Amino acid sequence: MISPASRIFCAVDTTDLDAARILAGQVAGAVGGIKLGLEFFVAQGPAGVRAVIGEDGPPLFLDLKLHDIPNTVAGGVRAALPLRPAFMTIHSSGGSAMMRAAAEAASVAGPDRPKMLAVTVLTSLDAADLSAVGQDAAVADQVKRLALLAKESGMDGVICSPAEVAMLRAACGPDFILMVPGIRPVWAAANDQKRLMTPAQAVAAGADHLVIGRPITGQPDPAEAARRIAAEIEAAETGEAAR
Ligand SMILES: O=C(O)c1cc(=O)[nH]c(=O)n1[C@@H]1O[C@H](COP(=O)(O)O)[C@@H](O)[C@H]1O
Repeated sequence: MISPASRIFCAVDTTDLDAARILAGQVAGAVGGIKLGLEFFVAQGPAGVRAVIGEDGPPLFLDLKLHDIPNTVAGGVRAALPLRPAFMTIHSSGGSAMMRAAAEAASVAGPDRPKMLAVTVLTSLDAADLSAVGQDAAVADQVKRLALLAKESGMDGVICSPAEVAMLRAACGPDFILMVPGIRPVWAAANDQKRLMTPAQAVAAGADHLVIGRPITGQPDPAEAARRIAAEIEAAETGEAAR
């Protein structure tokens, strides 16, 4: 079984190479991997990713949230393969052909290919935000629809909010990866996240991995924050009440 710390991907959201390297070093061993996303990648590119992760570094979650025509997304996935990401993201709202093209592009890397995750409805959005862009379905219905489409289209899993984890675990089966941001321990600020839960609640609902940024990176001792979160996950897994 996966260890509590291995469930945590620490979101290193910064443009600063030294800050990213320091953070990755601080949380090494206390988390399962490092997520580098748009903010870092736009500023530092593939060389920056290599500098943070190194040759034998922690698993890389390369969160570029690709969304374009199928040919372009496939090209983006292929271009990322030399970085050997464990996980990559694309937007499910790009449609089935786009997701299939991305999955096919990733498969070129063979058994070490990145697991492809499709973003459903961002955790910063609520029903009013969806309605404003012309989507009047309930948030959970829209997430389920996109997750089932992602599964049919060859994705290994999805990014979803903790609020949808139990529903998606039932709808998509035990092997479909649920990578879950919008995680806030009771001691952390919500910031811009709207559909959120504690680490213990998300894991109890069936999340495989938790994406956690500011509750770790914004603390004076990031490794200690990560260990505290792992302890909370462990307590949830063993059925003990988290302190
Ligand atoms: O794909 C993601 O990782 C993602 C999807 C989503 O719906 N919501 C979301 O917050 N994220 C990412 O998860 C991380 C959450 O960071 P914190 O809010 O600081 O914990 C950020 O890097 C976001 O880009």
